[in-house]
Amino acid sequence: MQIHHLLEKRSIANTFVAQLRDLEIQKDRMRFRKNIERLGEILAYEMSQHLMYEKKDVVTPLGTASLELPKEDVVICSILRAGLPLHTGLLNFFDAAENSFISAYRHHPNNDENFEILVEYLASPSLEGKTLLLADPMLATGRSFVNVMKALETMGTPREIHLVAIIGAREGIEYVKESFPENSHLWIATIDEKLNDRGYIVPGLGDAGDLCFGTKMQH
Ligand SMILES: O=P(O)(O)OC[C@H]1O[C@H](OP(=O)(O)OP(=O)(O)O)[C@H](O)[C@@H]1O
Ligand SMILES: O=c1cc[nH]c(=O)[nH]1
Ligand SMILES: [Mg+2]
Repeated sequence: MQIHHLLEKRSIANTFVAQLRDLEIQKDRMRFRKNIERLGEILAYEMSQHLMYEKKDVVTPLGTASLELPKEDVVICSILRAGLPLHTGLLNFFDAAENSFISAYRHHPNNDENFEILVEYLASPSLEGKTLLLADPMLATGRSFVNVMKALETMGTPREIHLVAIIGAREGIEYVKESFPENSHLWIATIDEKLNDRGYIVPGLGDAGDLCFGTKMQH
C-alpha cells in the first residue's frame, strides 16, 4: 500500500486540520463537518493525479479541444457516520461517481474498554473492475476499514482501492497495510503516534462521529 501524507507538505490544509483538533473550535459542528468536507476536496484533488485518464474531445463554440479526463468509473463508499462529510467533499469533485454507504460502529458489549466493530448496513453498486474510494476520517486501530472491506467483497473486486482519511494512528495504518492489496493507496491528511487504551487516537481530535452529529445512546 502506498501512503500519501498530505501534511508532509505545508498548505492551507494545515489550517483545516488544526481547526478540527482544536477543543474550542470543534464545538461548532457545522464548521467541523465543513472542515472534513474541505479536506475531502483537497484529498480528491491530490488523488486525481494518480487515477486513470482517457483522451476525450470536447466541442467548443469555435472548434474541438482534445484533453485527458479521468476515467469515469469511481465509486465513493463512506463509512457511517463520520464518513458522511468526507463523502460530500469527494463527491464535490468526482461529481459523476457512483456511491456506496456502509455502517461500522464500535459496540462495547460489557460497557468497558473492549469493543467489537459491527457492520450492519450496506447499500452499494457493483464494484467489479471499478475505482473504489473508501472514506472514513478516522483510522485508529484500522479495524473499521478492514472489516468494511471484508463486507464489500460481496460487491465485486475493484480494480483500484484508495482509502481516504483525515487522521490515522501509526499502528492502525500498519494493520490496514497488511490487509489491503499492495497496489492500494492511503490518502491521509496527518498521522499521529499513538492510541490510548480505549482505542482513541492521541492527540487525535476526539470522537469524529459525535463531533459531526452529536452523541449517540449505547444499545
Ligand atoms: O480504526 P478504528 O479503530 O476502527 O476506529 C475508527 C472508526 O471509529 C469511528 O467510528 P465509530 O465507531 O465511533 O462510529 P460513528 O462514526 O458512528 O461515531 C470512526 O469514524 C471510524 O469509523
Ligand atoms: O480517535 C478516534 C478513534 C476512533 N474514532 C474516532 O472518532 N476517534
Ligand atoms: Mg464515533
